[in-house]
Amino acid sequence: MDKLLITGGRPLRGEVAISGAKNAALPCLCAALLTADTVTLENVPQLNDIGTTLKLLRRIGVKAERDTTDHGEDGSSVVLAADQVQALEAPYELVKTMRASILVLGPMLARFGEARVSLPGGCAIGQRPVDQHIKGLAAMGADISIEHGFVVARAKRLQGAVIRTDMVTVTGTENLLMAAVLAEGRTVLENAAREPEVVDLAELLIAMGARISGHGTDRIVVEGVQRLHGATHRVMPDRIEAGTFLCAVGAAGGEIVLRNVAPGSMGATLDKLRQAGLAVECGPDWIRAGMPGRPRAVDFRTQEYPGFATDMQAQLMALNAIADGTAVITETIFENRYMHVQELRRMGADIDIDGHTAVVRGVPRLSGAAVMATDLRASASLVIAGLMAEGETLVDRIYHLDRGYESMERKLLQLGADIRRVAGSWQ
Ligand SMILES: CC(=O)N[C@H]1[C@@H](OP(=O)(O)OP(=O)(O)OC[C@H]2O[C@@H](n3ccc(=O)[nH]c3=O)[C@H](O)[C@@H]2O)O[C@H](CO)[C@@H](O)[C@@H]1O
Ligand SMILES: C=C(OP(=O)(O)O)C(=O)O
Repeated sequence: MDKLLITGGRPLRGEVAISGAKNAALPCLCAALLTADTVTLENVPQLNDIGTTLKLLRRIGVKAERDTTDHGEDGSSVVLAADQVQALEAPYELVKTMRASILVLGPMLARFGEARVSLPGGCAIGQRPVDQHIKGLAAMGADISIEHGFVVARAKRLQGAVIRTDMVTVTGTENLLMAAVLAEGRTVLENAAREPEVVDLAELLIAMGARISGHGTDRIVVEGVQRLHGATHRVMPDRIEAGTFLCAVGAAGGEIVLRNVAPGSMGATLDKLRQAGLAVECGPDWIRAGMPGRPRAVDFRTQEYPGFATDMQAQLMALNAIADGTAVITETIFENRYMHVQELRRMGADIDIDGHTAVVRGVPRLSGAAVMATDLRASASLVIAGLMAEGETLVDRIYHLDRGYESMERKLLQLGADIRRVAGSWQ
């Protein structure tokens, strides 16, 4: 099992290109199931989750190929054609590591009238049921049940419906949106997720001929059509990867420029980092950020978009660990998303947890230690902690990191960090 070895204390300097968004690319890949024509996605990041999704789509019968660069390496475009789908099933071995695999359910059911999808895995940050996906599809007329760990669904043709989810759910909104585009009649999704990744998916679906309005608000209206056609779509930049690099420079010091970013999708993160003392300047697709001194502690609570993203909580907590003052952090989206706290404590952080609230009393410095990554963003927070800690930090179980960050250590090296990947046997 690979680990990351980081020697802390080096400020970050230079430029880095941000990859396409994992959480937008995943639903867009699944949307290719909605048509027999070719769908081309550009700016698709090279991540384990994307690889797993491509495997899953191929198992279903979708042709899915990445382009190659002039140097013979994998490129960032993926061409998909779901013209010979054979197996309307998503098996456990491909679904267990990845939450987003549930996103094949809506499209398969809408286009083929049946689907059998193993209940998904993903980051172990809470219970993460899919009851709202199921409730929504049932409201559209699907006959749907859980059998032997699989969601099994059938429908002649889905019927438009008014669906109000009990809570805001990102993949729930995406699944129901993909089901609604081929349903008969009008579907209204109330309490819909407003996340930019939902908007990105809606833009792809519209390019494929779907009739959607209200995406980006909490009420999405879909007029179902008989069929969709092919399209080419560029996946939005990863706002969480960009935010992670901003937390890294905030914690380690220095000045960096991020290219291929969408600052408009990062309002809450930028606000909090500015409060922490990060000097930030934004252009249409770039961000320049520098940290002149020690960060200031910032309180925050995670919320649905446009609030502060839960996927940024661990990284901003790492920055708060060495900030001047005390920060109160409240996690409102997931019930078990403080797994990084005990590892940060091993590095000298002073953090108490009481239910959904974490109190972080900033210490002047952290000290390097061997730590264990427990989920994707927890891993990123430990890397940030390692960059600013005194001495060596060894982050174990970085397969979590590889699920969602493209070449993180290469990008950090480019910014001057002392970081390298080591094979599992390193002591
Ligand atoms: C692949 C992807 O895009 N993952 C993101 C997506 O996850 P995901 O879509 O799984 O997260 P949701 O928005 O669905 O979850 C929000 C809350 O609703 C609950 N819930 C959700 C659905 C449901 O049927 N029943 C239910 O109870 C969840 O347990 C959670 O407490 O949004 C999360 C919240 O921004 C992010 O942290 C994840 O990175
Ligand atoms: C929680 C995340 O991913 P997933 O929903 O795929 O587990 C994440 O991207 O932070």
